[in-house]
Order: sequence, then structure tokens, then C-alpha cells
Amino acid sequence: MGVSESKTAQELALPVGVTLDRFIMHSQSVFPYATGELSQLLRDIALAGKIIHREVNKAGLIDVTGANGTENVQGENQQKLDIIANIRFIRALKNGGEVCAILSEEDEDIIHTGNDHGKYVVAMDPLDGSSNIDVNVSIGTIFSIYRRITPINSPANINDFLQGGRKQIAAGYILYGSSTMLVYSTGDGVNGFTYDQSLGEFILSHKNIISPSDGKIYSVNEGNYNSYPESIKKYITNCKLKSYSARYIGSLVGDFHRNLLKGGIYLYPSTTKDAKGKLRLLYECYPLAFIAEKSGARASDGFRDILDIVPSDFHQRSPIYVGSSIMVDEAIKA
Ligand SMILES: O=P(O)(O)OC[C@H]1O[C@](O)(COP(=O)(O)O)[C@@H](O)[C@@H]1O
Ligand SMILES: [Mg+2]
Ligand SMILES: [Mg+2]
Repeated sequence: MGVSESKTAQELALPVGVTLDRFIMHSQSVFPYATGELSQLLRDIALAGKIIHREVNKAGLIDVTGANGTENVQGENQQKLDIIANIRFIRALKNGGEVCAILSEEDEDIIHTGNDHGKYVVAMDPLDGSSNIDVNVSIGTIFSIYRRITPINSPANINDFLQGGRKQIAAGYILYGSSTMLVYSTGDGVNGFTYDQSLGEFILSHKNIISPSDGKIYSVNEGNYNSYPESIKKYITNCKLKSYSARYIGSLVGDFHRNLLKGGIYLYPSTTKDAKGKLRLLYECYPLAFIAEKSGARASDGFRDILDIVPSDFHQRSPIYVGSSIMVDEAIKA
């Protein structure tokens, strides 16, 4: 794992192995004006992640698998675990008290938590990779955090969520895979924490992740090949000519995480069916683009950086090419 040359006091002081809690406290101590609310919010997200970890690990044993028989605002069949994850995250953020409003993939409109004193809003994909829940393939949770722009003690509104990707003050994901990991950034480097169930703690395991600038892995649903733009067809063909490895598990978080560590590119282009692609800007593209950029990787919609897209509505979609910067550059130029 690459680490940047200039090791800050903070990095030197925090060996791999420290708990998330200590890492958060330490990170907070570096910011003299920090008041602890963001730290608490990160802890609330970690708590919800532990609860979902428990549910996911029992998927198949307990009745959390299969469709719920309901549809979300995207017209997708909601899986039981989509609903459970949504409820658990909303509850954890409500009880934590730092978040005044939430935008979720599973709900059409803003969820007001009742914490009008809260300084933050969260946009989230509570369960990513829903098609993989029942077949024991890695799934995840994706989150994006903004400081609200509406006055404290007033209800949050649409403007708090449509600030744009570069206004995120923190973002990350939780991967429920062979191990459960929390990966996030508050703007100063990207760090990964592996959940040690026996301790009930997230432990720093991937410090200051720097993504390789190039790679030999491409992740794209080739089943849609015929409906992709010519440039993407050309890029995919080039990857094959260079004998790159095709890796696509159908869980954005899982594909993104592998490529972040090993080098690679994930593409969900526009298709003839979905001119805007499939993935949602506010709670899938923006947060992963934030992590990508803070780890030296890149995220584009083919024309501009994902973080520069001006948002217009809660559940809007965007094509996305994210991963090693050299590979994303090539995909855009193909
Ligand atoms: O089946 P497709 O069209 O390849 O789409 C797979 C993509 O859709 C997603 O499942 C969308 O996310 P959700 O599961 O949160 O709806 C991504 O995780 C994944 O990369
Ligand atoms: Mg998703
Ligand atoms: Mg989802």
C-alpha cells in the first residue's frame, strides 16, 4: 500500500491497529476549532455499520433475504435488507443527534430526523449491490456528509442536499465482504478500518490509502456492451487487447474497493436505455468520487469530474468512470 512521503505527526502517531474511536479523536485534535459533532456522526455511522454487519452475516439464516414486495422511488424492487439497512441507519443518525436530515436511495423525499439543532445532512445508499444480497456476494453502504446551509433550528431543505460534490465535508462506504470494512475521508487522506467482531471495534488496517495511478483491471457490465457509447466499446476492446482482467461483481462498493487498492477502473456508462446511466449522483457517484480524488484516483462522467457536476434533483443519475487516474483518462479519450 503506497503511503505519501510527508508523514504528518498524526500519521506517525497513529499506528495501524488503533481503534476508529481513537483515530477520530486524534483527527479531531488536529483541528483546533473542531467541536466533536462530526466525530460523533462518524461514530453513529460506524455503529449502524456494525448492526448491518450482524444482519448481513446472518443472511440466509434469518428472514432478511428476498424481495420485500415494495418498490423504491427508482422503481426498483426493494430487498428486505434494503429496508432493514435503511431503518437502521436512519435510527442511528436520529439517535446520534448530529444529523438534521437524511436523503436515502430508498425514500423519495428528505427524512427530517427531528434534530433541527443538528449541523449536518447525510445522503446515503443504505444497501449497495442489492442484487447480490441473497447470493452471499459482497455488498455495501455508501454515505456522503454535508454541513447544512439552512439556519440551525430550522427544517433542512433541498438546498442542503444540492450543494455539489465538492462541498462534501466527508464521505465513505462500508463494505460487507469477507471482512467488514469502513473506508472514509474527511478531506485529508483516505483510511480503512476493518471490523474486529470479537472486540466489537473497527481497527485501522489501511492507513492513508493512495490508489495506484494505473492498473490492469476493468469492471463493467459487458452484458450491456451493445448499448454503450462507441468510445466505451472501443475502451473495453482495448482493455481486452491488453489482456486486462475483467472483474465485475455487480456491487459498486465491492468493485470500487478492489480497484482502489489494486488499481483498476469501474465504468457504468450511459446506455441506449438509460442516457444518464444507472448510478445515482448524490449517494453513489459523489461519495465514491470524493474517496477516489482524496486517494489520488479520478472520477468522471466522460466530460467533467463527477465532483464538478451541478446537481438538480435528489435521485438524478450520472454515467461514471472511476478508478486509477491513467485508466480514467484513457477511457475519456477513447
Ligand atoms: O446489474 P447492473 O446493471 O450491472 O448494475 C449493477 C450496479 O447497480 C448497483 O447494484 C446499484 O446499486 P443498488 O444496489 O444500491 O441499487 C451497483 O451496486 C452495481 O454496481
Ligand atoms: Mg447502490
Ligand atoms: Mg442501494
